[in-house]
Amino acid sequence: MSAIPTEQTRPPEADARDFVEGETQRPQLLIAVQERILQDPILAGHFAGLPTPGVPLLIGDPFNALSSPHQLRTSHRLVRAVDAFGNKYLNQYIVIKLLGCGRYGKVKLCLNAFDGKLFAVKVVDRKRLRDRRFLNEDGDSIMLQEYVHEIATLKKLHHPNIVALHEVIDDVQQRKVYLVLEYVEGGPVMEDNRWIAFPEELAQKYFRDICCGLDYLHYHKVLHRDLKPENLLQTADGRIKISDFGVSQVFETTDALSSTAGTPAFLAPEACTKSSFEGRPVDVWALGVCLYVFVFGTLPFSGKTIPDIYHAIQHKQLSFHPSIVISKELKDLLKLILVKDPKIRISLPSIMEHPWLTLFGLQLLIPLSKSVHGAATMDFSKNDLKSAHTTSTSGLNPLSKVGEQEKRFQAGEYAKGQGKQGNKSCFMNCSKY
Ligand SMILES: Nc1ncnc2c1ncn2[C@@H]1O[C@H](COP(=O)(O)OP(=O)(O)OP(=O)(O)O)[C@@H](O)[C@H]1O
Repeated sequence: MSAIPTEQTRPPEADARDFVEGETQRPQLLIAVQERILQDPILAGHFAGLPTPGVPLLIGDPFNALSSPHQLRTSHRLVRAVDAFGNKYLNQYIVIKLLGCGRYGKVKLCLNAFDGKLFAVKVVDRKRLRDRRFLNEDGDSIMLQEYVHEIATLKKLHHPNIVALHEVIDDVQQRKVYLVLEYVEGGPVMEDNRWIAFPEELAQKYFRDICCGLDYLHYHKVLHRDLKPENLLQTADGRIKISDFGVSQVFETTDALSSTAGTPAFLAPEACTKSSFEGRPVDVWALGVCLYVFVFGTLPFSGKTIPDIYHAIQHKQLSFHPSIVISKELKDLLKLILVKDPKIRISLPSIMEHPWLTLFGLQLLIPLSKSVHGAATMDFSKNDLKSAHTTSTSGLNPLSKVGEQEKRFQAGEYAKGQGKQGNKSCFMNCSKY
């Protein structure tokens, strides 16, 4: 352990830098973190089941069987702590740095002290959910049955082109929800307002990934509802993962929607009006807008105000930038996707069979609905629903304020809400503007 700088010589900020910069150093630093937890009697008290101080910890080993990462995901304990060195903990997650801010809150890079893996933790203010179905009339935060079902669904989604939701921590007292997400190193494939057109070949590679991810979502009856380049994250090896299910909607028997969500410029024509519409074609339209932005670096339909944007989406004819030359197959695909009438708009399975995507049949993409093997359908046990999220009934308290006494957290329970029940549920279903 001599290679690890001591706590006295290493300021807390240096920890954060080491974690993100030195992939190879991470195992060593993780040992340091684990040692630090062990050495700190207050902190250690919050991590029940820690091995005896002094026992060396192996990288990747959970602290013990009781606190294996799997079981932690389903635990009902919540501890927020700050150690003597200023490192902030949220349960076993050590906050490293801010990754970015979205409409619903901040996204922080965190290190899971148990397995050394990095996660992106999205902190959502539950006030944002007011007016929705997840708060009762007194404004109390409660987890409705349908919301819990939705979280359970999202947690079961595992696909190489989908950002996995690892854990949901519900902090009732502080009115915050923490979404522990898979960390995608490359960040958004295109940054907000900094769109630079990709070469067609690269756009094609990205688009294939996005189609596979969206096909998987739709197959599992999940609508994204906010597809845009900022929600398409890039892995270190150049793959694309769809993120931000902030407005996703799980649909049971029909995918009809009656509320608009997402970002105006990516809204389908039918979603610009208030009437009800089908969800899958709306995602397909947004997919087409993303593809257009990938190859032209601009929106197909834009305007100075939101009504202008809506007007352009509904009435303006699709046109292609004269300065950027694209293949006629790509033009054909864009024309098939960006069709105003959702009834005649191309479907996602047909997009996946379009010659531009398959390179004229050389690289087939098989939609899950047509695959011989299909994909496992989702079944939910009672336990899946019960353990959908980690709840605190006592709130998160900085350890420094907790004192010597070990704070006890009761097993969380989600309250069955009295609110509107139905076979559809929205997960933070809010319009952007
Ligand atoms: N899983 C992740 N891995 C890495 N970085 C992420 C991840 N999720 C989000 N980020 C970063 O955090 C920023 C904010 O993300 P967030 O999802 O809150 O907002 P957004 O998608 O940019 O906008 P909005 O939610 O308002 O539509 C992103 O731009 C991205 O840089």
